[in-house]
Amino acid sequence: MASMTRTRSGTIPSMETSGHGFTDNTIIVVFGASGDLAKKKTYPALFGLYRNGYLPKDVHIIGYARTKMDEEEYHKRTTSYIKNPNNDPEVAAKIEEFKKLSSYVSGNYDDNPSFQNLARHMEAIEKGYKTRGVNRLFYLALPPSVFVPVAQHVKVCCYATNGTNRIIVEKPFGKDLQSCRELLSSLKQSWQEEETYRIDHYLGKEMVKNLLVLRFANVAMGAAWDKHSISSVQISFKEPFGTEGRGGYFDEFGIIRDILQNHLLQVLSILTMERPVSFASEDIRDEKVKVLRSIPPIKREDVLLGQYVGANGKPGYLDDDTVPKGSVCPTFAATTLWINNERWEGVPFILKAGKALNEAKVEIRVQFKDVTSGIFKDISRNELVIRIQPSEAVYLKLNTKTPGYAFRAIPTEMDLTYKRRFTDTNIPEAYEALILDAIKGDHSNFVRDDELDVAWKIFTPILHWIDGREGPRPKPSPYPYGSRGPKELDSFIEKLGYKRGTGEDYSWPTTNVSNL
Ligand SMILES: NC(=O)C1=CN([C@@H]2O[C@H](COP(=O)(O)OP(=O)(O)OC[C@H]3O[C@@H](n4cnc5c(N)ncnc54)[C@H](OP(=O)(O)O)[C@@H]3O)[C@@H](O)[C@H]2O)C=CC1
Ligand SMILES: O=C1O[C@H](COP(=O)(O)O)[C@@H](O)[C@H](O)[C@H]1O
Repeated sequence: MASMTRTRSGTIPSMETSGHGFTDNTIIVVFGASGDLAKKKTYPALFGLYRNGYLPKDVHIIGYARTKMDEEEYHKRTTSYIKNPNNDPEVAAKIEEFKKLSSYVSGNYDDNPSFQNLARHMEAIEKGYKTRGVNRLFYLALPPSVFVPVAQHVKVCCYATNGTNRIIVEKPFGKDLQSCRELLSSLKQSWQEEETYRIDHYLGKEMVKNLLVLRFANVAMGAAWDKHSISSVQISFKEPFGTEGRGGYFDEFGIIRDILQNHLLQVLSILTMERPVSFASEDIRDEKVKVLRSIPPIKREDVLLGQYVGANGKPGYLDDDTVPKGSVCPTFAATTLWINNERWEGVPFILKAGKALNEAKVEIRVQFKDVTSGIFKDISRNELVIRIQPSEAVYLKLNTKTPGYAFRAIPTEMDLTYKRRFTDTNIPEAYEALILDAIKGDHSNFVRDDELDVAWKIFTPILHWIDGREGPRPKPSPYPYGSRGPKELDSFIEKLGYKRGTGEDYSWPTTNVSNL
């Protein structure tokens, strides 16, 4: 049953759960505890949940990896990214408490004795439980090459027969349609769909979750949400740093598999799906799959690829020691997708992502059509911008009469910057929100198997072309580290009808009218 959350302005039925919430007797095992993701995201998220009282009572966290390290080293690593900028003694004390509920086991990813050792460690902890029934949550913060052996060994050696088991699997789920299907079917041999949580952490981001409310709780928004009003949509991901040390992983996958095929496509599906029957996870995911099925595979002419080169004292992609010599792996990609349904026919959806760009920003930019010509000349288009990060915001660029004697229009904006509007809110990190969902048994913000299938169908043909399976590999266009991307980017977007604002007139957040 969906429960209701009372808010001052309305009620939102919370997502339906497909299993019971873990409230006590819980062990969380983090596989790959020595790694980058564990250090930067998983443990800080677990700490955030612990600090705010969201972890089950008497929870225990076990880190597992091959690296041999003592508990001191383990605690040092796993708390190194937990923020306490002002050395707040209360936070420091919480960090010490957090360390006490966590232990480390070293072992391999492919042999029974290692997993049996882990099972014994769990059983020793569970002996202290006062009530019957245990909950085990296994988090695979691992490279995809070991997903299957780990999932299988966990099932054979560590699966609780007297309780509930859940497994969280990280992206990327395969490299193309075929390998994804193989991966899914191997995992399904040991884990039921209901027990499996495929994480795409963009689904845990506040502004991505907000899309459901922005779109479906606002009549004004719904009325303009189609090909009649919207000219184009851009979903952009910009990171100001390169692969730095992650080149080995990155070169095997490239920017399309790293960001576009999963994170940005998930955003696109929520932005364009029809209204779900309810907020129940299957209703939402049914609608996402439906819209994705209306997107044909991307054509080569709808792709722009780039690779960063050294500039401003920063190394190029090929200067990274972990990158194979002469690699043509794209670190930037822009692709245009088309949705062949009644609502969206003819509207270009541009997904673009790049490493080593000029800023850190993820945003959705919905550009509306020109107003009917006649009374206005050279007037800016309306644009709705949903900034996912940093500094969550929604702003709508709209034309206003210049205040004062003059009668002319200038572009301004209605601005909902979260920091200013919600002064006392703590927005959880994406991983906090998603781990909490898995603890509660809520699948809504996790990826269903059929979503993956359609997502890979859209991208597989261009990925095979980029991988060189169909002839010579396309050469990405070079762009300097710290720039906006390849020089062809502006024309790529403009040819799809995107109009930059009237430029000089527009200044955000304030405009000095006397300068106009
Ligand atoms: N890093 C990030 O910011 C993000 C990562 N992800 C996803 O999370 C997963 C893990 O990423 P990340 O932590 O960066 O990866 P790492 O390369 O840091 O790998 C994690 C751990 O796995 C073990 N490992 C590494 N390579 C191998 C291998 N070839 N065979 C067996 N074990 C290996 C290592 O532990 P040991 O040797 O001690 O066993 C390592 O510490 C990936 O699927 C990635 O796509 C998703 C979002 C963000
Ligand atoms: O999945 C990934 O995401 C991160 C970016 O995550 P964000 O939450 O900081 O936006 C990216 O750096 C990494 O390459 C990719 O694997």
